[in-house]
Amino acid sequence: MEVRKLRKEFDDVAALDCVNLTVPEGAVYGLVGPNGAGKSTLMGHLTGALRPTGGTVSVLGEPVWENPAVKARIGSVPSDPFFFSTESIRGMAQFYYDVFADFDLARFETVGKSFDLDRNRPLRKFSKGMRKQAAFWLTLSLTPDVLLLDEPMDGLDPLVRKRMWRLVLDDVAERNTTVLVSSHNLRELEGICDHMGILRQGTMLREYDLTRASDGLVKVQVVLPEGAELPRGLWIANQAASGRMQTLIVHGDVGHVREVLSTAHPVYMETVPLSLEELFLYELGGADDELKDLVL
Ligand SMILES: Nc1ncnc2c1ncn2[C@@H]1O[C@H](COP(=O)(O)OP(=O)(O)OP(=O)(O)O)[C@@H](O)[C@H]1O
Repeated sequence: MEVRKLRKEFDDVAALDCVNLTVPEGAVYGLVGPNGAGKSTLMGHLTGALRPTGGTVSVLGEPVWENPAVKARIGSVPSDPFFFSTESIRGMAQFYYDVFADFDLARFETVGKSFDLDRNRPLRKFSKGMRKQAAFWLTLSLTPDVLLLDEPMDGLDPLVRKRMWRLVLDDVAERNTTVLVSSHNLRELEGICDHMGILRQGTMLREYDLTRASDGLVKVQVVLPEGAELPRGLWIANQAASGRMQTLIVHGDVGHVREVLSTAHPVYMETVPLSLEELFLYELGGADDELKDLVL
């Protein structure tokens, strides 16, 4: 998925302004941002439901707007899924089968094993979480190449969340599906996403490739000899101590940080992975209240 300089105006108000987004094939990309940041609007463009005011939106190498061939390869679980009011899961599956060439009945049965839902009951009688699960079931049965998930775990209990993530990640592993998932919850995305973008007030603050060592931030735990002090020459973003063990978050690359610390002859030194929360808090300055609200 590739978005360049996307602008969207609603009634002369810009919901998105100059947004760039790059989601490589087979990636699981987390899109985070506060309420009203523009996440759903961006996703609406990627499904082809919204027409850009300016800029370009491409999926699988082609513009999405008015492009049925590309749209047929996109599966979407919106934050509030739509079903025909009288239909059951079985009825919706029949509708999907009739309308979408790639709806796979065998897959519908296989994926269905992960759901504890009555396929004959009208969907309007389902709870919010059950409707969300039904949307997952039907969408995954479309065998999409691109999966768009707008706050997908909202309203799902922890066990079901785990099962849904398993389904999505299995799909990525087996079919190299490309996934874009929006969420308010960084902890939920931790360990799942390999790319990440922060959207705020209609602009993309920054995109991260989490598969690479965190550009420029290192977390290191170190125990120095009795009475020794931290050497000079470290740009420390955060420092915490538990007994003699110090946990440092330091700007710079791993090699340089370890080299400087080694001059103090540490008794113990280990670099540990940064959590997403730490990465965002320290890389984006740490003093930004809105971002703190977003990640904590
Ligand atoms: N159809 C619309 N008409 C007018 N304004 C809209 C419309 N859809 C969205 N907006 C505005 O665009 C901005 C972005 O909204 P959007 O729903 O994309 O945000 P979001 O990041 O998904 O928020 P949330 O996390 O609360 O779901 C908001 O200011 C919203 O009021």
